[in-house]
Amino acid sequence: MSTDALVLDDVTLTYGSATAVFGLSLTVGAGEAVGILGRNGAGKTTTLRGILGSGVRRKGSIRYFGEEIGGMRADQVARKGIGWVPDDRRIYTTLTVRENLLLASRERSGPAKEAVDEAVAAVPLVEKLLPRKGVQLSGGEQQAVAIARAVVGRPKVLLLDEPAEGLAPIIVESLQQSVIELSRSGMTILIAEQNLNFVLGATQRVCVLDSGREVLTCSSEEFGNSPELQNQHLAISLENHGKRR
Ligand SMILES: Nc1ncnc2c1ncn2[C@@H]1O[C@H](COP(=O)(O)OP(=O)(O)OP(=O)(O)O)[C@@H](O)[C@H]1O
Repeated sequence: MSTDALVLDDVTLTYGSATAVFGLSLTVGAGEAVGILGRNGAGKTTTLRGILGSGVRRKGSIRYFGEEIGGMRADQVARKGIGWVPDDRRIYTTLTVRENLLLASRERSGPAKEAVDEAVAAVPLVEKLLPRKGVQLSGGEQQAVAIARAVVGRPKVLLLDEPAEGLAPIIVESLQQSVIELSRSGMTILIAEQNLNFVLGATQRVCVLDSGREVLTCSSEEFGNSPELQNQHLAISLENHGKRR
């Protein structure tokens, strides 16, 4: 079995006649956490959709632990062990958080309670929310539940779409810590995100997209230490360097 969790080779992604990602090649090692960065419309979400096989047409090769998944449907890809946390979270609002998690546990073998306990341990923010209905959750709470729900399925690879978007710093920190712990436990993680601090703290490498093209892939440390690279690729002003949140 390949030790690379994901290998994207010359992947082009299109919506109808519009191309959103052009010839992307990216390798994510097993257990590695990689951030996909870029300005609005750069193609971050589309890249995750392409891996998942959801809502976008694909060309090129996508291999998951050596197996070609580029032609598979999203449900087949999910069953292979790729979990997805969409940016709109998709919590069932009329169910409690516990019911949301139990529903997800049907996708996995083994006792449901164990699956839920494991997810709560991985995302501690969820613990006090278990009896609450989805409709009663704030945006940050929904995001925590969405991550926990993906963890219930015990994915080998977790795709996170803008997990920090619009959330209070204290929630962002807690979710970042959860992602760091999941990564330490051996899960492979790919994060599409605008929040640079979130990505830099949770990943080993970053891939920067610009207008659907990869313009830079380097270590998160190198990108974090270079105001020039950040300014060049994300238009983060040199003056504000170090003041980001
Ligand atoms: N369903 C769709 N149909 C047609 N075009 C789309 C669709 N979704 C996205 N696009 C286009 O594809 C391009 C990439 O969009 P994408 O959502 O991947 O960017 P992004 O980097 O995730 O941006 P953001 O940070 O704003 O979420 C954009 O030009 C966008 O307008």
